[in-house]
Amino acid sequence: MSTGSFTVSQPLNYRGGKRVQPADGSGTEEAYEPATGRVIATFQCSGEKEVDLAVQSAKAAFKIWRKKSGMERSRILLEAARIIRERRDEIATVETINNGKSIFEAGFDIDISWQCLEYYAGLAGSMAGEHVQLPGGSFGYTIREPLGVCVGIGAWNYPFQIAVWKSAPALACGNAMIFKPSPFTPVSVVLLAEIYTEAGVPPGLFNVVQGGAATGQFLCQHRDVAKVSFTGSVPTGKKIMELSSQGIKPVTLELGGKSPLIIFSDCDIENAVKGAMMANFLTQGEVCCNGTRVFVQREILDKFTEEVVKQTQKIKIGDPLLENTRMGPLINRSHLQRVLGFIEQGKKQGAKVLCGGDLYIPEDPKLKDGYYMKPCILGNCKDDMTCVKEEIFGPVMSILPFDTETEVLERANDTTFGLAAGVFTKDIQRAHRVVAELQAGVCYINNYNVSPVELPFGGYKMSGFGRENGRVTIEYYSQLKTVCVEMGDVESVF
Ligand SMILES: NC(=O)C1=CN([C@@H]2O[C@H](COP(=O)(O)OP(=O)(O)OC[C@H]3O[C@@H](n4cnc5c(N)ncnc54)[C@H](O)[C@@H]3O)[C@@H](O)[C@H]2O)C=CC1
Ligand SMILES: NCCCC(=O)O
Repeated sequence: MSTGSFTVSQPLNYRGGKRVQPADGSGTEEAYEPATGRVIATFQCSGEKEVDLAVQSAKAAFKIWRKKSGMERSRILLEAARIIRERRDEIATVETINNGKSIFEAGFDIDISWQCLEYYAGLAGSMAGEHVQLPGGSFGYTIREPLGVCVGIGAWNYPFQIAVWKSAPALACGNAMIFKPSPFTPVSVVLLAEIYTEAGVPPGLFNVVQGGAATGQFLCQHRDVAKVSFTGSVPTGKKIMELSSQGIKPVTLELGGKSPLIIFSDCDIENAVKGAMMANFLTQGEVCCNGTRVFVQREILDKFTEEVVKQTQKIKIGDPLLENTRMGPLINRSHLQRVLGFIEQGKKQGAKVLCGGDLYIPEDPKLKDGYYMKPCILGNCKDDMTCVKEEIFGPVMSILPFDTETEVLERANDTTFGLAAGVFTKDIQRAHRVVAELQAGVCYINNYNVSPVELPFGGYKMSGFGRENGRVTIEYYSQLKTVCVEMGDVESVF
């Protein structure tokens, strides 16, 4: 498949084990190919009736799925992982077309997705409660039970991977899920739904409803929804929490960030440069955990800056479906303008553009309406500049010099966000001392933005709560039932 040729004509909702047109709607949306600016799909946003049909379908499937043993669920999830592995290139291609990230990166996202399914399939068979001995031969035990119908609401930067990070643990625990992707990226999650069906989940166990805020609200407010897991911005996260609180529904919130990356003068500079680029330029910088505030110790500021600028200028921008491209277009025109706006404001506040920061027009005429920009590095930054304080969600790195460990820790933590942080140093004691002080849910030592599915992922402070990945996520998709068994007579106080 080549850029400029893909369109979707099939329905994008998925209910009861097949693609369906929504029963009712609240407006129409268009999805784009960011590389060309072409419309690739037009779809109706699901209304209250469609949301209810999806919930009823999930409830019916949940009755079957919850009765299966962990091993039975495990086999089906492993089969889904196998199909994803087999269809890796096709899914990555769809992801690239609809999101804009390079095909090289999209392939890794799909790898992380099947690995996540394998990981939770592995845990499904070992979920168990405990047995507790009580006086007089009485005893108690606990059972880890699913919650019921869970809702997943996703952002547009990792459409397929976000859907797997939510559904794999949810299904492993015995729940059903209704997923609503971002209206910007509606396409790939339906492939996941088809794969689950092919792998053998009961029809209705994983449903997809398309739409924006209104559809999301219907989902959060539905009385038969037991839990909401959300990935997106802080303002929407607040709304989701508010809506879910009406029904006392637990929520997982994976929100934004403005993470610090601290580079000490005793680091391996080559690795630190690579780390800073990994921390800023994956998926065109549209990554929640990016380390966009790059604190560099003054002794190595010039050397580090010179090298990171040189390497950034070499990033191959262009058609995201070409194997050698490393940066594709941003998600849409308004987001591109927003990112460029941050750079303009940074300049007015005294930041210096060291490279990039302007539009990129590819030579290929079919890409002329795409949303490309050159990755940007800002020097002469100060902590109170807007570009340093706010999440830009684009390829913009801010370099901030520092002198001492105490000073940099205070500055690194001076943010309302707390998703991730990184440190580059060869001093192992310093690395752990610094990490112990960082207020962030995910910390990297001498690397950045790797995502092993075995490790929990999630934020501190306004970056949210709850976790994705890792063993702990089982707790966010299950509940404990305590059973108390009397082996003697009732000793009544009456
Ligand atoms: N911590 C994490 O794991 C991640 C966080 N993000 C954050 O997401 C943001 C970018 O993603 P966007 O899609 O622009 O975020 P967004 O908050 O605008 O939308 C996210 C999702 O929420 C839905 N939504 C919007 N209003 C809603 C409402 N009132 N009720 C229910 N659903 C609603 C949207 O349709 C979309 O599916 C950034 O702030 C980024 O940092 C993105 C990816 C990962
Ligand atoms: N691979 C990390 C994904 C984080 C995010 O969803 O933005």
